[in-house]
Amino acid sequence: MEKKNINGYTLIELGFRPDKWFQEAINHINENGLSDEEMMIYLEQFKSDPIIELHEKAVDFAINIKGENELEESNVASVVKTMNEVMKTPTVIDGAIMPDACPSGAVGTIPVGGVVVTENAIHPGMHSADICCSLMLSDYGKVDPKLILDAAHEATHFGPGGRSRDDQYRFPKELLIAFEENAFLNQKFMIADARKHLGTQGDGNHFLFVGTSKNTGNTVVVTHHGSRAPGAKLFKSGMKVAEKFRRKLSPKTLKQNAWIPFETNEGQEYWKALQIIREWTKQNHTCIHDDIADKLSIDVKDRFWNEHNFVFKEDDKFYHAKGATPLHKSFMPEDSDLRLIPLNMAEPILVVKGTKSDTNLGFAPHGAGRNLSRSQHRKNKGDKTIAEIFAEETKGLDVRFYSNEVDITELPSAYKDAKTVRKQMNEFGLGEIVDEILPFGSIMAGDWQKNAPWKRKK
Ligand SMILES: Nc1nc2c(ncn2[C@@H]2O[C@H](COP(=O)(O)O)[C@@H](O)[C@H]2O)c(=O)[nH]1
Ligand SMILES: [Mn+2]
Repeated sequence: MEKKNINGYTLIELGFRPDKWFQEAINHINENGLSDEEMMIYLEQFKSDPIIELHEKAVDFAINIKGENELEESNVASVVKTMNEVMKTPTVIDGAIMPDACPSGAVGTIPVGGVVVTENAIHPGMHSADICCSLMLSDYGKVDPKLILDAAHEATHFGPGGRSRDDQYRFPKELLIAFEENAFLNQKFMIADARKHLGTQGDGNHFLFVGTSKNTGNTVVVTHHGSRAPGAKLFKSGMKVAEKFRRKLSPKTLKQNAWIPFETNEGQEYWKALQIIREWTKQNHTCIHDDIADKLSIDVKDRFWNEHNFVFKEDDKFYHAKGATPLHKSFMPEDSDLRLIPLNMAEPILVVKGTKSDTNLGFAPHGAGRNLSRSQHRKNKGDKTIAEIFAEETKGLDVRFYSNEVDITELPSAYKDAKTVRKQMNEFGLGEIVDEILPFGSIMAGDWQKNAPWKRKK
């Protein structure tokens, strides 16, 4: 039999992309002396979808933010720059930025306060690593807020890691079954984390806030946290799968904007995993709120919640929100139409309602956003002691740090001016404020690093 002698270049000239199968195919064709016609029939099986190119021009997006001083103007310019790269991603059809937007990661990464709409594609990098970071409010009626804060302090758990075995909340059977039935979540370590992390709030700017409703005078608790280790692990697996598709389908797409096509098995399973993690996160808030009521033998009069890091589906469109509050009813069809927007520990938490427009795309801001990076904020405090800064910024409030170490990067001055955010919400049509939760006090993780066991002198 005549020995053919093709090589990798032959396959590339025929329009194939270099891949793992190349060597095996070259050997098969050469050793069997395939004719040109036979070779083309054999190569049929390796034909792949054509490469999907980036949009030549960034898709337009709505800018619902205005810089009101030099620092804010430079922040807006950086946010617009990064969005312009994100909007070149081939699946993207629309987008928006909110008044609390700030860059997060390399240029071309969706900013915090960003909304990106895609067609038939889920982009794990666009809902952020803290999948389903969310807020829940429970109304306990006319109860002394100090009693609620004390009970909450006993009930909650902040800091890295999870709860010890004797301190865990019950992991609902339905959730366990859902984890076990999902290809992304059915992992021993994932289920172990889902048990241990239930009823935990983590660290950073996650908080438990006690306040009073301006409308009713009732005492309420608002918690802010996400999906903890189970969500972080799902994000990691999602990014890995998306990267496999990116290499095959669209190598010019930035790594952070890789996507999982919704119609594939992986896409269907990832979508289901996101919904299960959402349920887990809701339970993560609920068990703390219920425990507070149990500790005081009181009832919960009202409860609602919303996530601000998630993907919402409408027909074949996927609305990715990284730090944006979903206003649109169909994004959360089974929940109340009230949404929560925190600003900082000394400002009221806003209770908001709203509808979709061409410019808000169904979203509102998710907070005030940071003014400066954490390290810059620390430097700006000059010679003042931590105790002085803390006293100044939390006057009249009962603010506690679970680790007993104040984290000054979480005090009100770390965040943008709340008035500006409220003004821009009004100016850009980003929801209507229907109530405000006036602050009484709050609990946050605090500075865990400061007295971490590995730093303590023996
Ligand atoms: N009421 C409080 N709001 C706070 C506090 N710390 C931060 N924040 C606000 O939350 C948003 C959301 O932050 P993210 O982690 O989800 O991006 C942030 O922009 C602040 O405006 C607090 O202690 N109490
Ligand atoms: Mn959050």
